[in-house]
Amino acid sequence: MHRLRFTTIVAAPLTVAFDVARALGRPWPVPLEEVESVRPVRDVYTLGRGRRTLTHTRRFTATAEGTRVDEQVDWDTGLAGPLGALADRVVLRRRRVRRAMRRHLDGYAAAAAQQALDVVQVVGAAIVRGDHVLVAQRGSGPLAGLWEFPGGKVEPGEEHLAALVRECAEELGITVSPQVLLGEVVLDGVVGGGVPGASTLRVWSARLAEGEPVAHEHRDLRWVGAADLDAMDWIAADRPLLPAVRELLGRP
Ligand SMILES: Nc1nc2c([nH]c(=O)n2[C@H]2C[C@H](O)[C@@H](COP(=O)(O)OP(=O)(O)OP(=O)(O)O)O2)c(=O)[nH]1
Repeated sequence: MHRLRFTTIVAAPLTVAFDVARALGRPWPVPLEEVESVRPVRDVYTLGRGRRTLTHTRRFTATAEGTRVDEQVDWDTGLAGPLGALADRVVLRRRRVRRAMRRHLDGYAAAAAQQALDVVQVVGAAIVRGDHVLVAQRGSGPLAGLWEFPGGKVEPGEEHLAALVRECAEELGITVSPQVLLGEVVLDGVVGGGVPGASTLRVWSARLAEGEPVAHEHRDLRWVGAADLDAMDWIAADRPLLPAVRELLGRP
């Protein structure tokens, strides 16, 4: 069995990184069979013919820089024979596999970044003070009454963190200083007229740099401790982010 690993950082949300990867397929001359597909975090494809096998695994992870795509290619030529001949073949195939993947990944990263421009992206801030985090209750629209992280849609051409600082200033009248990415979740349905199921929410921890939050757009604001997070009536999409927020508050 031979193995190669590849890592690519894609300037796109998880959903786009995943969907474009699937649309482009893989750089192998034969179609592979799907073994597993968990949108937007993982998929596995394989080809098994006689003693020859090829398995291609992809993992998609949200990072501060974008989506990290970790790929692993395992293959077995199934060739027995003299050791020298086998070694030659392995070297040859290894080079060929690496070259094919590199070409494929360059095109993939560019295609995903391009596609991301057409997807509405949302950023949120988990603003921490001491052992409490600020949560906000939506005042209008279909999600009115539910709790969320302050934030909003990234404008075309805007940096994510700039959008976060702008939204907090508009919604709360404060200046925040973003810290680390806590996670990214898929938003169901249509966000801002965009493609259904394509938008994601990326939540960053943040410090309050200036001002005292005032609810300019929300119905209510609350500073909440780790023990009370679960009981809030959250927008459903936000719940997977709560463990990371609890950890941030120092009480996992
Ligand atoms: N800000 C925020 N939005 C969230 C969260 N969870 C979640 O599903 N959303 C959704 C609700 C909305 O469909 C979308 C954010 O849109 P928004 O209406 O707050 O954005 P915005 O401030 O840019 O609003 P607007 O200019 O379009 O009025 O993301 C969350 O925790 N924070």
